[in-house]
Amino acid sequence: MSGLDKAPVGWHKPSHSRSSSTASSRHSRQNIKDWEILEDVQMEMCAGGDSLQDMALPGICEGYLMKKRKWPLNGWHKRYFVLDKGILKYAKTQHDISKGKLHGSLDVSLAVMSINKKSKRIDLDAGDNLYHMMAKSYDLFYIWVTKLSAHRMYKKSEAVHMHNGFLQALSHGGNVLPSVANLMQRNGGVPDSSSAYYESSASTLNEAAPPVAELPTASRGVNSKVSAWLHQSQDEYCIQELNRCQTDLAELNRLVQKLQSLDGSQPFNNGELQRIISMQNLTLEKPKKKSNKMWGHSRTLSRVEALGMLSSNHLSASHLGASVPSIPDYVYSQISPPNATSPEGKKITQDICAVSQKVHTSLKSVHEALVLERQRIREAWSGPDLRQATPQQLATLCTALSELEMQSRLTKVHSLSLTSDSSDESFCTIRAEQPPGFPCSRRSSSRHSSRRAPSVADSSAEYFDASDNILCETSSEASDESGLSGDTTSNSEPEEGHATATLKYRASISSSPNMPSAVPTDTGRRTTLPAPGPDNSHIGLMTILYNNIGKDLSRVSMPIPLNEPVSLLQRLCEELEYSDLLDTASRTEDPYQRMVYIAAFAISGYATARFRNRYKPFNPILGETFECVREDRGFRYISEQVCHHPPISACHADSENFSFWQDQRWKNKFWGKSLEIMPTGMVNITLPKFNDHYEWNKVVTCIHNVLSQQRYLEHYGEVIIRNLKSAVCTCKITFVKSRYWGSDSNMNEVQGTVLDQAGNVVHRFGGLWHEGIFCDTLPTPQCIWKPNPQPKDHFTYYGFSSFAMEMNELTPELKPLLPTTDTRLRPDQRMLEEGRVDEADKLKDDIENKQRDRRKAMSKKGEEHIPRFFRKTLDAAGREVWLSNGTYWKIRENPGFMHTENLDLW
Ligand SMILES: CC(C)CCC[C@@H](C)[C@H]1CC[C@H]2[C@@H]3CC=C4C[C@@H](O)CC[C@]4(C)[C@H]3CC[C@]12C
Repeated sequence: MSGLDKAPVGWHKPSHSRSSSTASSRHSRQNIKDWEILEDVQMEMCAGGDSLQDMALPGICEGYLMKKRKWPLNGWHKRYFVLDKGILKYAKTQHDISKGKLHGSLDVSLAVMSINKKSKRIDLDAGDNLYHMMAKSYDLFYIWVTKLSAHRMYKKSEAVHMHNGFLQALSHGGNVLPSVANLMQRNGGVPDSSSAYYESSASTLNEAAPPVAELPTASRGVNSKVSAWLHQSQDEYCIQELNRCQTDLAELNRLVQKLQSLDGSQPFNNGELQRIISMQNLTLEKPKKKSNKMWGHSRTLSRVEALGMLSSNHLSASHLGASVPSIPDYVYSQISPPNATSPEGKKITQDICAVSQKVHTSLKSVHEALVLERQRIREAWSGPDLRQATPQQLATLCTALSELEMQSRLTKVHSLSLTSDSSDESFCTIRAEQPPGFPCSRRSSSRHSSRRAPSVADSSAEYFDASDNILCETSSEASDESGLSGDTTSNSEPEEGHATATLKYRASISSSPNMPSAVPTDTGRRTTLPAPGPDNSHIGLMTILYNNIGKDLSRVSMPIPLNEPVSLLQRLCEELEYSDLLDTASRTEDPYQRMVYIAAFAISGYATARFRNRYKPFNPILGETFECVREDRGFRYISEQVCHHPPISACHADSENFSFWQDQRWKNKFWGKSLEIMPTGMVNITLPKFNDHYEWNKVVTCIHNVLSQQRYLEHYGEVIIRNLKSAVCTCKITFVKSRYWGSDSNMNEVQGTVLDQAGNVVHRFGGLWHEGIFCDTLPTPQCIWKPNPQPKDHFTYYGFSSFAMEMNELTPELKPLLPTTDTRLRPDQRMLEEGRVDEADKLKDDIENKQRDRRKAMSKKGEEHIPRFFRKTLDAAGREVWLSNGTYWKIRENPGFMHTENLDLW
């Protein structure tokens, strides 16, 4: 029997998504609520079993779908998709597919799949790849979802088989690679991405430690412990119980059908339908006149035919929208409304109740077993056994195991993130300060809770708590409703021919000499950090994310080895690394050329992100400040953490040639594997010499594969630079979303144009945000910016640039001049910098608690924190902005911060 007809797709909807909402936030919540995560119910059931053989390969599915455009940012275009053996590939037309002119492909089993029935949308997030698709009709939507689910299940069960072989090999102490290779062979030997996934796990294992067979005795001891552990664990029991549950569900299905047939309704059920859809090869387009037998499909289902096959009951929007959490549609649609009046019907109804009871009991005991298992893991984690194992082995083991768990867990995290509220209002829900009795008041020591696994008893409360502000994307979701407007997550795809232009720019940049830096290189500042960054590859981010779902990642308190010894206030200052571009701009008479330099500056701020994906900056404490005086660069900079909920960092820099300011807050969107950070504030530059005031937005930064060590950063979207004082020219910069299927040569591509008032292109420039920008329309075509070379040991030192290394330096001359709130005086960050990781960890706890206590005390007194050096006001466009109040440097000079009252933050 095929796995699919046992239990079809689970249309999962977490129950808390139905929590009541306030009028102001209902709109956004409504939209988010329309999204559901597709869980592969069947997958979990066959996880330990041997059902791969039972699982027939689902049929091919092909046809047109709308795909969100990568370029321009808005709208959709029609693309031809083919789903075969778990791989979804697409091209412009059917013809292109047949000629192998692919636009992209993705392994559907590695993606988190979310659907929106209302707008007929299907999103697949595979970490590297993010597809937003939309079907043209409900029937096509239904068919695609069914097909995708079937292929995912098939592919995943294939992967589970390999995983079991892998674990077996591990527990038998043998070298895993041959067994994985065998398994791959068994699966047809096609080196597809799922085997690549295992290969990568295996090679991580090999890189990190010698092959298990060659390990010294102590290590073999650890392996036998692993083996014993696996034997002791409850998974056998769970599998049995789940199998039983499955049988009961089949019985339930049978009874329901019987009940239905009593009523003489429903010609055939959803399960059957899904099985049919899954197994057939389907071409969802009307066959062309000269129908080609390219795919050798056994059957073609025209749209009309498909419609006829799916009764209106299956397809009506209301039905699609009415599924209930964790009850498969087909059961739900048939149970409801209960309609058994005859004695026989009553008997069946009673049986249904009894079987349901059994299912419930089974699930309950599985749940209990899992609680026990978690307890065991937790104890073991802090127990002596694991402490004796070498960190390397632990890291290896953790990577291997956690990667395998990732898929199912991600689905859950994703489901929560998609269904949570994102209104600003709830963003302001303060957890730690909640009155006692509120579910989240338990978090008073959230630092600890962030490091422990959530217990079942409190997990729902945690989720509830966290769900309040998981997705801060009200605006983009709201615009999404039409299903047609673009949101910030759209891919940015270049126009035809642009890739070639970038290749040319790239060649020109690499042949240009390194920029003769306008800044003297011997700054007299430190050139390295006191201690290397700690290894944090063994820290499981999953648990942390679980406990902090919904919080802005940049603000989540994490174990100190995940931090880099700079704060966000300092990170914003890093955007001034290439301030010489502003100096050049202020010397450039021609307004169009001037704009090119401003644009290069806007791009240059992103370069540092290239090497900075292993650690996160410190979250500034409310009231924390940071100053940076750079005589060599001719500017001085101040910043302050001005707001805690939402967290806002404001900064301002002045020089003879320019002023720079911005206040930044971020919204997050978690797609399951990648996390998008959407900054909302504007960046401002004034050039007094020309009375220019430039203003621009920031693009989206995406942390791909955020939970794994393959994490990398990408920026994409469009930046528009306007001069608020003159309409002579504007500038448009596109950070192109990369096309993963080609070579990675277009990774980090940037293109820009300077336009005159009439919209004509005056200048054109491009390149890569991590390699440089070339402008070929200047009187002498030239490379206008290149990032400074990284210090050679930068990998050891958090990936810092030289400028970043200088950021937290504290000299004896500077110390007495700083307010006590300056980041340089923050002791935990300093300790981390010095490599005193454990002490830093403890101190960070204390400092965060102190901040919480201070906030509590203030709110008790009804007081509000008032920033010291910035004031809130509205800009010309009516946006709330934070501007310097001009007091910092005055106080510093006279009477000096030493003689003023400063906040006591740590
Ligand atoms: C879990 C941890 C270890 C993963 C690492 C997270 C890192 C990569 C995240 C956390 C906070 C993020 C930063 C938050 C805000 C901004 C400002 C924006 O204008 C550019 C990107 C930038 C600078 C982000 C870069 C990526 C970042 C540093």
